[in-house]
Amino acid sequence: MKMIRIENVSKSFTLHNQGGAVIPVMANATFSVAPGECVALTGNSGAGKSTLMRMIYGNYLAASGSIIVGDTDVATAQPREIIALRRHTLGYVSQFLRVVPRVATVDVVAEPMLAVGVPRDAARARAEELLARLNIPETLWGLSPTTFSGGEQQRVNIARGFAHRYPAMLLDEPTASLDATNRETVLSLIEEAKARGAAIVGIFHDAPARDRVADREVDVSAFTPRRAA
Ligand SMILES: Nc1ncnc2c1ncn2[C@@H]1O[C@H](COP(=O)(O)OP(=O)(O)OP(=O)(O)O)[C@@H](O)[C@H]1O
Repeated sequence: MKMIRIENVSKSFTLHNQGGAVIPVMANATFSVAPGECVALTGNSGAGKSTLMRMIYGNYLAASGSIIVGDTDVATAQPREIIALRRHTLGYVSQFLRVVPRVATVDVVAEPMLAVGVPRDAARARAEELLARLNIPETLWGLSPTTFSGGEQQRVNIARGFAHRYPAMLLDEPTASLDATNRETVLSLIEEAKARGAAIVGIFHDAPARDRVADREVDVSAFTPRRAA
């Protein structure tokens, strides 16, 4: 059983402000990820790692091919199916928090759990446990993260990303710019997610982190189309 299956995915960008030039960036991308497995996307800058992650999350539309996550084909799904997929099945941890003004940090972290029906007390307890593990001082839990430092916001974002136990996760440089202690915590969170059966696709410029958590590497430059001269 595969949790994530990418088959023959192609993508090109149309530059409407440059005469409608069409730039093919990916052709026939194919790989899959089993529950409990972590696949690291590698390849040079510009190879298409971020583009592939955005297509899996449904932010970019694939030109062709299929992107199966659980029982949804993201390549052809309706917007409401994508919303349901993101709520229940597919988590995404980027490097940056999209701060919602005036919402307390503990509620920012608890929100994905409340959205899937976790009782408020249990959601708060797990939110607090994650904030503590990521060394966010308790004095900050009741405040909005709007004014937090860059590193604090990043750690709140990671706590939020790991709060609901998603069966599939996308990680975009989850350890970038963390200190050694917090980096270690994030690597443990990834290992715990794998141990409970999460299928993970990640971009890790931190090579030792990648070697530790990734079971396999997929070199995205193998999917770079031959460009017409
Ligand atoms: N929105 C867009 N419009 C036009 N071209 C784009 C767009 N997004 C990405 N590209 C192009 O697609 C190619 C792949 O970019 P992408 O960001 O996926 O690479 P990457 O492997 O993630 O690189 P990096 O390691 O530098 O982050 C690049 O040539 C880039 O210019």
